[in-house]
Amino acid sequence: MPSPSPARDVDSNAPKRQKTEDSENGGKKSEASWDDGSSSGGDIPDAVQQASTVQKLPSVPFCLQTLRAEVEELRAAMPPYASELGELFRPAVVCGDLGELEEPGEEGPWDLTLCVRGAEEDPAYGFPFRIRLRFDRDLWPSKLAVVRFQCVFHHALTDESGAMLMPFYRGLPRDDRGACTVRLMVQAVHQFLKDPLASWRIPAGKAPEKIRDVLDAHREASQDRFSVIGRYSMQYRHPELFERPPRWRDEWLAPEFRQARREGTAEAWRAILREELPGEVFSFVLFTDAFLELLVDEIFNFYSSGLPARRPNSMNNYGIILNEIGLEPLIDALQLELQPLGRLLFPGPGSAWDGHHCFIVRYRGGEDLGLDMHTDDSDVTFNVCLGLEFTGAGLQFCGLMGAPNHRKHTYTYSHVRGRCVCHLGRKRHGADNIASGERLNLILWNHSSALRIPTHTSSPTTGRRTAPPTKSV
Ligand SMILES: O=C(O)CCC(=O)C(=O)O
Ligand SMILES: [Fe+2]
Repeated sequence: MPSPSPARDVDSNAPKRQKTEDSENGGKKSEASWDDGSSSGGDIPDAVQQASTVQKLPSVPFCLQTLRAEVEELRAAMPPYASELGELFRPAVVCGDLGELEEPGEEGPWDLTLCVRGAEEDPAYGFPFRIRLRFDRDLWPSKLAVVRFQCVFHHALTDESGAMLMPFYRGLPRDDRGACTVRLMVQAVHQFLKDPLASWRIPAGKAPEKIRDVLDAHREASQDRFSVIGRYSMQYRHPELFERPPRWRDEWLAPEFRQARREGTAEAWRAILREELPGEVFSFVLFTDAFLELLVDEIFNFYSSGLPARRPNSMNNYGIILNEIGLEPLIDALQLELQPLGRLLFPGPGSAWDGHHCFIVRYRGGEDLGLDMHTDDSDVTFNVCLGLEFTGAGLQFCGLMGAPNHRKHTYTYSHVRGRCVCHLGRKRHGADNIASGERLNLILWNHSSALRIPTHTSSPTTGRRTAPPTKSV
C-alpha cells in the first residue's frame, strides 16, 4: 500500500495547546495538539494542507456545569445517528506531560462515551461506533474535545489508536460564540463517518489519489467485517449475547464474583482471589455453568456457519475473534465488570482500559495442541477456561519481559472450567500440549490508550488495519 507523500506544515498561526511538544512529553505525542509541525501535518499532502484554514478561536472558559447541561440536553434529544450515551466521568488515569501515568484531580479532564454511526445504509460505516470524547479544560470549549474511536474501527484518517487527526479538528463546526458544543462535536463525528474528506475540508475531487486509495482499502475492510457480522446475525443461537446495549445477566456471572462487585471493597475482591504467583498471577471463578454452556454453544454455531473467521493472532489457527462476530458490545460490558479488579491488582496498566482484543483459543488432537512461550500484546490479560473435557494443557509462566527471570520457568497453572487467570501481558507464558480431549478458552486482552500513545498522530494510516496482532516470543 503506497503511503501519502510527506509535506511540511503550513499552519504556524494555529493556537497552541499547552505542553505537547516531544521534549516536554517524554518523547510521546498527546492525542491532539495545535502546535508543532510534526503533529499537525508531517505526512499530510499539500491539498490537505491547503484545505486547512488558519482559525481565530474564541476564548470561552471551561465550565463543568455548562458541559453537564450540554450532555443532558443531548440526552433529552438524541440525534438519530447517536446512541448509548454514557455519563460524564473523570478517567482513573491519564498520560501526564512527561508520558507518565497520573490520576487526574478536580480539574479533570472529563470523558464521555457514546455510539455514533455514519449514513444509515452505508455497509462500511452505517453502524454504531463507540467513541470517547475527552474534555480538557485547556481545550474545551474554545478549541476541541479529543475524539477517539473506542472500538474496532477501520479508517484511513484516524491514527493507530483510533484517535482523530488534526485536520478533523480544524473543520469542527462552532456555535455563535465561535466555540464547540457537545452536540456539534457528535454531529462532526457523524459527518466524518459520512464524508471524511469533506470533514477534513478537502474539496470534492481534490483529494490525492493516494488518500482515496487508502480510504477505499479501509472502507473495504470495514465493509467485509460488517458483512460477516450481518450474515451471522441471521443465524444467532442465543440473541441475548448480542443485545445492544449489552447486558451481563446476573445468572451468567459467578455468585461470589457478583458479591465482590456489590461490596466493591478491596477486601471483598481479595476474598474471591487465589494468588497463584504473589503479586503477578491471580485466579478466580468468573462464569457460571449456564453462561459457559451458552457461549460454547454459540461458538460452535459460528464454526458450523461456514462464515470466514479472522484468526486471533499469528500463533493460533483455530480460534475466533469475538469482536468480529458481533460480540464486541458484550465484551465491552465484560471489561467494565472486570475493571475494578484490574485497578486493584495492576494499578497503572489495569487502571483505565479503553480497548480490547477478545478471542477464543481452541486446542484438540489434529489441530493446535498448545501454544509456544510468548508475551501478549495486552496491558492486562484475562484467560477463562470454557471447558470442554481435557487433560494436560498446563499454563506455564516465566518472568516479566525485561526482568532477569524473563525466560525462567516460575509457575504452572492448571486450567479449571469457569475459572479465570489474570496477569500482565508482559508476563511470559505458554500452554503445554493438550494430552486428550478438547479445550476452549476465552482470552481478553485489555488495552489502555494512556499507556499506548502512538508516536505519529497526524498522518493518515497507510494500510489496512486487518493484520492480526502478533506476539513477541
Ligand atoms: O491457552 C492458553 O491458556 C493461553 C492462551 C494465550 O496465552 C494466548 O492466546 O495469548
Ligand atoms: Fe498469551
